[in-house]
Amino acid sequence: MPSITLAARPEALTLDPAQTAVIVIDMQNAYASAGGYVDKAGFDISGAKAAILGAARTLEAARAKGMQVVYLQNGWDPDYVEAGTPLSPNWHKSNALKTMRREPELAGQLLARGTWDFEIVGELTPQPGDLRVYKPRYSAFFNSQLDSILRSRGIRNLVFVGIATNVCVESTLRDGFHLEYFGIMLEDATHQIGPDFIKQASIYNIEKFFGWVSTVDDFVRALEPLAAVKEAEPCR
Ligand SMILES: C/C(=C/NC(N)=O)C(=O)O
Repeated sequence: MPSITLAARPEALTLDPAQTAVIVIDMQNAYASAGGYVDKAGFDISGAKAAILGAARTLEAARAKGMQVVYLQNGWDPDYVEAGTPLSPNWHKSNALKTMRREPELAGQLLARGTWDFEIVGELTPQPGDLRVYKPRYSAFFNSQLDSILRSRGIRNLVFVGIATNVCVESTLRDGFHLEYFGIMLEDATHQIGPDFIKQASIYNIEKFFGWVSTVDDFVRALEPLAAVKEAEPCR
């Protein structure tokens, strides 16, 4: 498959589509739907809709050209064993766990596998050939199979969409950098948790130190010259 050139900041990148995956970070009801964990915890999710639309365009273009799509889902088992105990910083910092402690009637409903909160939003339902990986912490590279799944497919370049720009997207892109992956964030297919300045801070960090920043339009445009692939081959 011929290489593609993706307009990006601080400079354009030449990528082999076969060595590139779209990484969809935590596009779950918890993060992107009214009534989900982030909404219940009191954060503004009004920018999530635009991120969903941007991600949908990205995924459509990627799948049409046979590019691997990997969905990450953040959360824990229904008994919250994986969430940790008071000996884990996660127990203290997770706003989902804090919200459930503050509002005990929500116990068991936030970010637990098997709940509506944990599910991927309807607009981005995974398709045959996509991969799904569970993650119990902000970085998708910790306590997950992500690294081996990517390595065993020869994937070197990670195109990020999802929520939140400043937490799980940035954490995963940073860890990917340290594992020798090239990380590109499509800024308009992500949404932050917190004020807009924190998204701008992530963009600055990624552009200057950890990777590259591009847009959905530029990604779609970069893939256009490639011939369509009939059907993505299912990997498992
Ligand atoms: C704060 C937070 C961020 N998650 C994410 N997907 O960026 C959380 O999970 O509590």
